Amino acid sequence: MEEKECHWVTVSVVSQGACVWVPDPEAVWVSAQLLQNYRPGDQHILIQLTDGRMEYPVLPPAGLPPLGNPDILEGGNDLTALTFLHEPAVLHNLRVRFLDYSSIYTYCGIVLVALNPYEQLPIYGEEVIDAYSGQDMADMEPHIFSVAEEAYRTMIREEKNQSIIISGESGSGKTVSAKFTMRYFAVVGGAAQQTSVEEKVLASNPIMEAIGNAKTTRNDNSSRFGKYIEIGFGCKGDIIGANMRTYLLEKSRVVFQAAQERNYHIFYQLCASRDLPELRTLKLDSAENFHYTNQGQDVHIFGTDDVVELERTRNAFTILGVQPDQQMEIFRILAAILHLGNVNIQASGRDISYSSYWQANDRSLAIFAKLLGVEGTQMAQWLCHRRLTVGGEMLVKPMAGQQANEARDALAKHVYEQLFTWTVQRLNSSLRAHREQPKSFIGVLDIYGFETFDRNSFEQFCINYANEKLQQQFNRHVFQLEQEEYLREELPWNRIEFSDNQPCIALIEGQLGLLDLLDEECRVRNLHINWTRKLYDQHLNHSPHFTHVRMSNSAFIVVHFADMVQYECDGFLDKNRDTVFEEPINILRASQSELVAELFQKESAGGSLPNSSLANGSIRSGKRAHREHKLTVGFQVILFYRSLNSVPSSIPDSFICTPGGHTRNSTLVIGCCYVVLFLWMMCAVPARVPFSISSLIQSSTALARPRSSSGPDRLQYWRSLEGIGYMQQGF
Ligand SMILES: Nc1ncnc2c1ncn2[C@@H]1O[C@H](COP(=O)(O)OP(=O)(O)OP(=O)(O)O)[C@@H](O)[C@H]1O
Repeated sequence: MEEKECHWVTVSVVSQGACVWVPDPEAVWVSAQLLQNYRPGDQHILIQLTDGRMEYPVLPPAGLPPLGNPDILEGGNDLTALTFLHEPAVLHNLRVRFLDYSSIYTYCGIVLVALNPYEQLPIYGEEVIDAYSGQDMADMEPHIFSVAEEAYRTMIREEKNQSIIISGESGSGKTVSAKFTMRYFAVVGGAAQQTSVEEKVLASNPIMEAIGNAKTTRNDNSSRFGKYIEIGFGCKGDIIGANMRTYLLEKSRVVFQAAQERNYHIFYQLCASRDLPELRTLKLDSAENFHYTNQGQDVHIFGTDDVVELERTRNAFTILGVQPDQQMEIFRILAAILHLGNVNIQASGRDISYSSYWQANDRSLAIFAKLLGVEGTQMAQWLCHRRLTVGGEMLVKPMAGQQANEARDALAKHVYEQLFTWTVQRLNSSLRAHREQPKSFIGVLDIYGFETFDRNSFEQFCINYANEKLQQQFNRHVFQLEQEEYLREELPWNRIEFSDNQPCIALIEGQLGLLDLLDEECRVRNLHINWTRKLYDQHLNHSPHFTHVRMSNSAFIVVHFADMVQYECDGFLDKNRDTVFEEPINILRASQSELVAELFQKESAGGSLPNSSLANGSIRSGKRAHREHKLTVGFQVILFYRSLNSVPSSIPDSFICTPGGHTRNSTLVIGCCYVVLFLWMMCAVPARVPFSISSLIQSSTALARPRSSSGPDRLQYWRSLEGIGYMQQGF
């Protein structure tokens, strides 16, 4: 090569024999050699693939294919050290590290890339924690412990709070990484023997997984909620407490699971342990015999013993101070939900769309009522009827069969959600620092990963919207704020443009955006077909992130930062309205069970509100309308993500929570899938991986920060920039 700094813009000549990467439908990228010199303006290139095939007699429209890196750089532990940084270079380097060096971790500047090995590796023992403790990140091989150590040391040294953001698609290993960081803090921030605080912090994991994780087709232990845990440290750097925030539990799973998927683990743990003497009063059966646990048609997880898992969950509850009698109260409510799902509500009368009934001797209903300490017939009455206010008068109206079944499911979801919220609060009260106020904290964000299934609904929409917001935070901090600071510091600087996903976010949350139109339809006619039509009228050919589905008028596609996802409109409106009728809730509020009554008392005092049966208003027209509108799930989601932008005073310097703050103290972890699977997925879904790789590559630019206009930092920085120039324009 005649010019050393070679990317497709400045390349003058590339010599015969140089290595390039060419796209391949099977292997995604294969390496090849130039068989002749290349000069700018050449219309033809001739290359030979490593398997001997000849290709590319004509220059591809995007220019010369990406250049290969010198062999000497292969397998390096920091991607920013590569001469050419582009998608094939990143994938190749990760692959070499994984296969030749058995290393799942690689740095990309301050970002740690983790590949999921899908097997237990002997790299997380206490001796490894000891080896990383007190060491500088630059002196150690990339590791999740090194990221945790960096956060810990910076917190102590600079007396500033830290955050670790873990992102990646579903199944990539975020929760496992989060648990390793927590274990690291428990060891370095604890006494020689684990004290009760560290033990409690770790014990919160099995409980949250039992009630918030489930088997999906992507991951046997998929988190169906987002979690942000702040671990509080005292003056001596020891853990003195913790606090957890959870986001948007996927509660539809309580009443419905797709094929091969499961409900929340805790239900299967209880069913599998039903013969334990203390659990007999729950009158449980095999999970196959409950409607709410058997819709996926596969109640087992290979390699998981649900009896053993319940034991772990109960031990964890005990460590967190939830005594066996209170645990039993929790289990009673969970069992009651399963029995509620088996209550047989049938359509009745000449016109089946008119009313519904239940059998007087319905065993499931009797057990449900008994377990929750309520009166069975009263509950049954309000499962099949609803109260209406017409002209100031109260009327009781029978519900049609389908409506009554939906109301039953809504009640089940709501009870579960209340119990989940209560459990988080209960754990938080146990994790709270009692000795002293934390001096500083490290936050660990483990949010559900971007996902796309064969059929995607409102849940995937909300999850992917959350990931769009997270991606935006990443862009904002790594590119925008970082570059603004360079300008402030008057460093010589050519601005890097980055893919801003704000247009996609505006499509979702903006005025007349997808959620706004969804709320409007919920208020006006409540027909999903209307909503779809409005979406198409408003956004097709106007937003590049919205596109139509061929041969369907009840689905749409959103072009997300990570992938194009097709959403089926059916079900969006109901899930967004999230209607729960008030009468069954009033009965639960008067329950003889202390815990059941408590769950619903809080709600009446303004806690987590379901959408009331009367809710039907408009966001822009008055107080009443506003009150009702905010109850839709979509609106709550928007409010919630907006709230993330407004907590800088409570959580300074935390990446996710203080977009207005500065990120130098933030540490980023990006989880990716095991490399072979990664490559396979690229073939299957070409749009998905390249972007996440591109965002990773882009991020490396701002990470090698130009502290001065000369010196190694600067050289490395320019090198990575050139890689970006290549990548952005070449693909
Ligand atoms: N470092 C690791 N070592 C061994 N196995 C791992 C590692 N990371 C992940 N795994 C395996 O991958 C599975 C999925 O990981 P995990 O549940 O952390 O994914 P996730 O990114 O949190 O997914 P989701 O977004 O669906 O919650 C784990 O159950 C475990 O089997």
